[in-house]
Amino acid sequence: MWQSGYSIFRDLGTDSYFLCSPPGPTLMTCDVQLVKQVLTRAHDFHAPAEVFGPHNIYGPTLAASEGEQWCLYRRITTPFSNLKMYRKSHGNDDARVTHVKEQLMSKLNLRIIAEIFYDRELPYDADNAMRDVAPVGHSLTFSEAINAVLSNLATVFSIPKWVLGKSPFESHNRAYQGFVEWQQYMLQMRDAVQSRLQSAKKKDEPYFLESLVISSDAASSRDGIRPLTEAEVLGNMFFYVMAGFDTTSSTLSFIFLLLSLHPSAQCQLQQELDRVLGSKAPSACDADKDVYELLNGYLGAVISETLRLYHPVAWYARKTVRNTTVTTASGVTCRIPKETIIMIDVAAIGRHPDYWSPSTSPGDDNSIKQSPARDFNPARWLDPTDKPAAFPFSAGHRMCPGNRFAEVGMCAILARVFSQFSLRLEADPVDVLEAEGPAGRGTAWLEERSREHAMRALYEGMGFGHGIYPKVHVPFRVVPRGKAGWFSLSLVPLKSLLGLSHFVRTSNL
Ligand code: HEM
Repeated sequence: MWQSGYSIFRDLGTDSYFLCSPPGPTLMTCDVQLVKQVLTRAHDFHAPAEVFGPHNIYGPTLAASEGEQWCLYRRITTPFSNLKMYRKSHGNDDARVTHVKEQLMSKLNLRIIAEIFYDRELPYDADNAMRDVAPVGHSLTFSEAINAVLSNLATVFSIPKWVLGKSPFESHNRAYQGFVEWQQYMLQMRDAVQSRLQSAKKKDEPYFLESLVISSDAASSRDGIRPLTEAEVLGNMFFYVMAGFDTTSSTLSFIFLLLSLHPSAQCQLQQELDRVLGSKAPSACDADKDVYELLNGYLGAVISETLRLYHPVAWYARKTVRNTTVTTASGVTCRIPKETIIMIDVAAIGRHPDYWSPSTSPGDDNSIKQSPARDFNPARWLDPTDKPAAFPFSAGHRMCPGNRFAEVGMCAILARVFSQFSLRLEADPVDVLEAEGPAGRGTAWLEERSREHAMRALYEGMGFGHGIYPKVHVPFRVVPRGKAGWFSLSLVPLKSLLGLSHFVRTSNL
């Protein structure tokens, strides 16, 4: 769906169409008026449990539930505003190019989620931040275990565990090992919180995992609310990591790549950071005022524009619980039969020509013209006359409960990185030889080659798991601000970026 964007709708000449298939009718839509009704009419449209069922590998989850069960999970899990303040300083004298999604953003995000949701500080080796060592009793690290589960979710869901464990296939063993190890990590975190809660005084405002653990204890659960089972605690622990970790790390990876590709947008972001933060140290930033101002200014626009073009989820779904009608953007009333799955095509909404003006930047071949990276223009979000249509975090009662958490976390990381560093695309060594060799094609040619490579990778090089992520390697350099000359840069320590999770100071979301 992401790859085709709006093109199927354009070819069919409609913003909604039905697919009739053996499992039942499916309505595909990018009509924002219709989508608004679907998301906000909770009595007519439910979340389809069958679509989200594969998430229930450890037990029932918020996403795959409806009605009373969903209300219970949502009430217990969403007041996770009790975020802790934490910061540290790290050295910075290493140099390397690394894979932005797999090695950098996912580790960075996992650190944030582990610390804020589970009160678990992941080991950090200042001398070798990219290397993880599994703790005693584990053969996989925290990060390897969750990644092994997430990248094999369909396998873990569809094949019985006893078959997986004995299977001759390496991929099955890996999936099984990830499943078992991640369960052990979750049980250890739960047990640690359980014993701490038993010895400590009752807290007024429990954080996420404490809230789940308290709700599973029959003695401390409140009147009329049944205690959660162990499977429900583990199911929801797993789902929150899954929902928060992959989405935010993919979005940040895309932001880094898009800003490397668009130096003028990067420059505008840095000017905005200078204006709002001035010479303040990160630890002196005001979590209310500064974060609010940044999210409502150019930095927020960078996040929104990235989610418009590279939304990590690409689609979400609802199901009609009864025969119902909706009105389309063109004013036509349509009947939707009971039990219809409605696929909300976020990728097509983000590239709908009626809502967004296309880029005027040139593209010299077809695949580059297709790349949404060409249309990256955060400034469109600052135009008060333009009211863009977008539901990056959904809307209505099932709206993403992690939206503020994700925005504030991304804001902290972007502010910390871009107030001190700039990102530059890294040229392919073969192109460097050609630029500097007898043909002497020069720096401008080299610059354009790197842009083309990145632009193509940001269309053709997409990976698809639970959502989209940049799969093809697009190398960039991180250089101290003010010292950057294009392609004549010193490499800066990506390990120092790993310490950025410590900038999150969001006690008052
Ligand atoms: C860029 C980051 C994120 C994006 C784009 C995003 C987007 C979404 C979307 C589109 C949905 C589907 C809502 C629906 O079906 O209507 C969703 C659901 C959900 N998200 Fe997020 N999300 C992000 C980050 C997070 C984070 C950081 C967390 C928690 C730590 C989180 C937790 C959840 C949960 C628990 C649900 C299920 C809600 C329910 O079914 O009631 N998300 N998210």
